Amino acid sequence: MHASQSYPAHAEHPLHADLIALSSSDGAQISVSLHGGHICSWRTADGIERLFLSPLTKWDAPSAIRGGIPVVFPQFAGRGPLPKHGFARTSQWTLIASELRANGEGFVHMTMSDTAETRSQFPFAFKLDLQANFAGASLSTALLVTNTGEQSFDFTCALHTYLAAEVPAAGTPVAGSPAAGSPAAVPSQPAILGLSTCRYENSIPADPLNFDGNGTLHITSEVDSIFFQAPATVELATSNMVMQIQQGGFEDIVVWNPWVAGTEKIGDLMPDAYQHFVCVEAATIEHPVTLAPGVQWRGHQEFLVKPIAHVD
Ligand SMILES: O=P(O)(O)OC[C@H]1O[C@@H](O)[C@H](O)[C@@H](O)[C@@H]1O
Repeated sequence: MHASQSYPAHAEHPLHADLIALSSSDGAQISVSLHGGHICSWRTADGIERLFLSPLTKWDAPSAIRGGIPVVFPQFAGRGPLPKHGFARTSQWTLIASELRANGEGFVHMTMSDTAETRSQFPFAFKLDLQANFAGASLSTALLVTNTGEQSFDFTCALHTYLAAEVPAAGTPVAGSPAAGSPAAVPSQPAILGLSTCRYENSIPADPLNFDGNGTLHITSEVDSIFFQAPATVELATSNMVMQIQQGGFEDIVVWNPWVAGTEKIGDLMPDAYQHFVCVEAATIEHPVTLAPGVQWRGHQEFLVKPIAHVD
């Protein structure tokens, strides 16, 4: 559908004018949207964009922003009666703070509460808070869910993070494959370390996950998998960086790349978009959280980019 369009270099495609941009004292930056309480862009202090954001994003409600860090609440995917991934990502949020802290970090805090519209789908009183701290090569995000009503409720949720990662096109000989030439001449696929011992559910049963003998998951075809009771730390390795990803509060991790056929089915992605991101989502799916009145739940996901020369 969009075959005549080429994918703009990420640094070149303009962010929407309504985004709120803020910087840390060392020059790291994020941009957020109150549509969805959404982190749309994160640049480390070296100026490199670390999140994928589709240039075909529709910025208006009722669409969700395609890329960045969508907030999934109170339902993950189609696992319940609500619209896919719930309503938080398409709701209007309010800015509580957007500031440079005394320690030099940038800090942003957005919130949303139940409305007549959310209560028509999910008849509970709640408050969500999305907070982010960033500086240098790191970003910390936290989702807080507070039960502000008088009845308990259950929810599933995720921070559906689209990490910018160059993925060789389908059919390209990649490092380590028999068709590859000299190692220097061929690209390497993104790989995720740390998930090999997890029980998982693979939504693409015809296409088994590509774990190598060392337990590293290579992104070489469509991946849409939930890893249950995931470890607190995993790593995403690409040809030019290693990103350490930590989480707490969230029990599960989802890895998603729609590859060629999946991308074609998504109207706000260009045909080659699968070559530009891997989603590593901090999620709670298998065991919904039951939140009693007055109680708050907190889940968090943190990212630290390590220069390739400093990989442990
Ligand atoms: O297109 P959406 O609604 O943003 O969902 C994108 C993807 O989100 C992932 O979390 C799911 O595991 C995938 O199955 C889904 O396709």
